[in-house]
Amino acid sequence: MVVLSNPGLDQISLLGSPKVIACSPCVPVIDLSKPDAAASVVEACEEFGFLKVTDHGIPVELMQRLEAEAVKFFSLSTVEKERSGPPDPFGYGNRKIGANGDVGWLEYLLFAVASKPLSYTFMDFLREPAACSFSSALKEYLAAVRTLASKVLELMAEGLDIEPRDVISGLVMDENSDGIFRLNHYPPCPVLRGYNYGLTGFGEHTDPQVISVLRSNNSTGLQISLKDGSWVSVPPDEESFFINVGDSLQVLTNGRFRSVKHRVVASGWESRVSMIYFFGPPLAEKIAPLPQLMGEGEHSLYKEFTWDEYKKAAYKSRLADNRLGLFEKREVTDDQRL
Ligand SMILES: C=C1C[C@]23C[C@@]1(O)CC[C@H]2[C@@]12CC[C@H](O)[C@@](C)(C(=O)O1)[C@H]2[C@@H]3C(=O)O
Ligand SMILES: O=C(O)CCC(=O)C(=O)O
Ligand SMILES: [Fe+2]
Repeated sequence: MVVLSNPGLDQISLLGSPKVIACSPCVPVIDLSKPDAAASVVEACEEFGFLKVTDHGIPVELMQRLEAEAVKFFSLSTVEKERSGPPDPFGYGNRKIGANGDVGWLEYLLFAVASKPLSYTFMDFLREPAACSFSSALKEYLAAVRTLASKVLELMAEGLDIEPRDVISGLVMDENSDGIFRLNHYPPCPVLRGYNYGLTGFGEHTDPQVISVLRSNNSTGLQISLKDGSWVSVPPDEESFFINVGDSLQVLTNGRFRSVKHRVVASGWESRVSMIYFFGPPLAEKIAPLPQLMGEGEHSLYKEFTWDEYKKAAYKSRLADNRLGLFEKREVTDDQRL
């Protein structure tokens, strides 16, 4: 049993790092300029629910510009940062994740993103004239990542051989779509150094949306869970993007794509900065398997629900809960029949 003498860490769980295997070839890497990209994207979504994309056309300077603005914000005093908090659900947050008791070794900014015109939750710190460079980097970044997400979602439709090609992208590019953008900062944790343990940065969970597009600095920490339940570390790559299949896409594909369980484990040494754009559909959108994907006689594995209903249920849950479980149709066995 390891006891760390730091009052701030009391409720944050320690994870034994030796159980995790570093496994770079495990993470599928897809070069978007290659002719077989569509098929490879589908294969990765089925097997991992996770992929890394390269040759995406977004300049690394844009990612670094926003990262530098985030670092500038997170370097402000706690009092200044807390002027933009608490996250209810949008704003600045520290340690507490969501409203149901989850905690992690991080601080973050959460923005709601609207499509038309492209805009995001306005926070106190953005009023300062010095925040002008933050706003312009954020707006440019969001616009670029929207184009990338649209491309990846169209490749999915192509790989699945369904028409129209914008059947999935259209849901999250709609003017009423429900986007969220998150900037996470996992500070170094000196008391951990020397222990063979990691600290929970962001506990295990799946993302509720359709897809999430993540970029981080060159720090380790992100881990994904494979089909067999083992955890693997994702080698960092500050020039690429990582795509997570979310719960809604698992349902849209009737379970063919896998909503990936992932987490962040803080090592103690590095400062991790990640930026994630979560693509959700309009609140009133029905989340159900796409008819184009249903084979003859195939039934939906899920009860019918709207994104609004799913989101409300998700926000009442703890991070590690199996949120989709509530919406799965259970097999009715002979003994349960009347
Ligand atoms: C504990 C929670 C945090 C979260 C809302 C929830 O109740 C369950 C889902 C969590 C999650 C995970 C993906 C995204 O980071 C997020 C913004 C989202 O949409 O769902 C977070 C929520 C949050 O941090 O508020
Ligand atoms: O910070 C990261 O790298 C991942 C965080 C995450 O999974 C999330 O914010 O939903
Ligand atoms: Fe996540």
